[in-house]
Amino acid sequence: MAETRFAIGYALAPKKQNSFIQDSLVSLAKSRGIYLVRIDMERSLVDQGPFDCVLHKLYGDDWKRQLQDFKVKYPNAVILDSPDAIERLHNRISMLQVVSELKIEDHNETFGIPKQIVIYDKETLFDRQAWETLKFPVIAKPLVADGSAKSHKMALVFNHDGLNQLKPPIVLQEFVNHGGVIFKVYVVGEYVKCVKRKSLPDVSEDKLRVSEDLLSFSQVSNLATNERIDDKYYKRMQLDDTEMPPQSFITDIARGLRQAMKLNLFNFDVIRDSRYGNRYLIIDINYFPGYAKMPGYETVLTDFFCDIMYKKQKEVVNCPDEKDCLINTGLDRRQTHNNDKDMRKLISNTCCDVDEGGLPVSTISREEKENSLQV
Ligand SMILES: Nc1ncnc2c1ncn2[C@@H]1O[C@H](COP(=O)(O)OP(=O)(O)OP(=O)(O)O)[C@@H](O)[C@H]1O
Ligand SMILES: O=P(O)(O)O[C@H]1[C@H](OP(=O)(O)O)[C@@H](OP(=O)(O)O)[C@@H](O)[C@@H](O)[C@@H]1OP(=O)(O)O
Ligand SMILES: [Mg+2]
Ligand SMILES: [Mg+2]
Repeated sequence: MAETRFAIGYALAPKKQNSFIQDSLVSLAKSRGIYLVRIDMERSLVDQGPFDCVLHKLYGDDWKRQLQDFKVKYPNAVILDSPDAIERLHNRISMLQVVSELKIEDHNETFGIPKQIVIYDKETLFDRQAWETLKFPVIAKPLVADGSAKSHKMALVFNHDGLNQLKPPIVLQEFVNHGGVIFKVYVVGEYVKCVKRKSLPDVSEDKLRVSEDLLSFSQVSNLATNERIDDKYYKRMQLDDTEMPPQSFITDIARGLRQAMKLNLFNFDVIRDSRYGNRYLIIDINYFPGYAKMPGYETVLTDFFCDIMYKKQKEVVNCPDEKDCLINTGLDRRQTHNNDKDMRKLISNTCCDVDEGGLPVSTISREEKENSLQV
């Protein structure tokens, strides 16, 4: 059992709580001193805890205000992640804008986003000039990506007649043939994991001519909550032979996105443009995705929580004004601190080390972590 304890409060919708807060995660985290505590949404956040960290995926102004109030009361608690940073992902245009800002040196692969336009009203939908740069088929996606079932409802539109059935505001994105496989890249702090998922099949010119006007679908690449990505899944979906994108290329994009968005917990969907073979397109970015489907999610998430918490602890020991950094939140402090030295040793809510993008960095080795505990 770890000697230092940290309390991480989580505020998640019931479906997310069921999939993410599994016994296997809770017990592994606990064995390493991380206590995952449910935040009661019936009560106000400031009246609960104290927490060293708040982990959340909730929407709305009321929740944002609650986090702000919590931050005022506990200025040094870590909020995973900042609501302002998450907000960018609630709109499918701002979501992908960040991709165009990335600068990555790679001589063999290129990346970008599909051609797309935003349509706010019916009038513009039928104004051919507005979107003459796009070629059929296109995917119509709701502009808002707020986690509602509606925000996942898409349509593959094969011709102009199909447009009649669309309800703006929407994003129209060129459908790019990609061999029916999507790459989902999970990011947890500095950890990056790319997996393959089944996607929409390619649309040939012939199919385009004879198909219906429109095909509706929702979360085609999603898995059932209890499914994990493993060799069995790849076999069943015949994804064994699909080559992965180069790991270093994917890691560079993930790091770039993390820095630019100031987010720790997200995934992004990438497709490989069949016309080129070395061109990759980012089509979707999701905050706090279904991590439980990721291989070894318990270890990855526990490592991440520990890194963030121990890094903060180490910082306070080296912080000349550490007294100003102290707030009474962690479990240990309530239970076991005896003197000033112990207090410093156990402190968690302090000024945390951040990188250029303002993100907590988790660069400490196991040895350093151990040293930081031996004050
Ligand atoms: N531009 C595109 N070209 C080809 N296929 C696409 C494109 N955009 C989306 N798709 C397919 O449609 C699926 C759903 O699109 P998208 O990922 O944008 O929706 P979502 O509802 O936000 O998904 P998620 O469940 O990952 O949040 C993708 O997983 C992929 O299979
Ligand atoms: O349903 P899961 O837990 O797997 O997670 C899905 C998650 O739903 P949840 O957050 O409500 O759970 C979705 O979030 P919203 O857009 O709806 O906010 C979105 O991120 C999907 O991409 C996730 O699936 P994944 O891409 O990881 O397979
Ligand atoms: Mg997606
Ligand atoms: Mg999405």
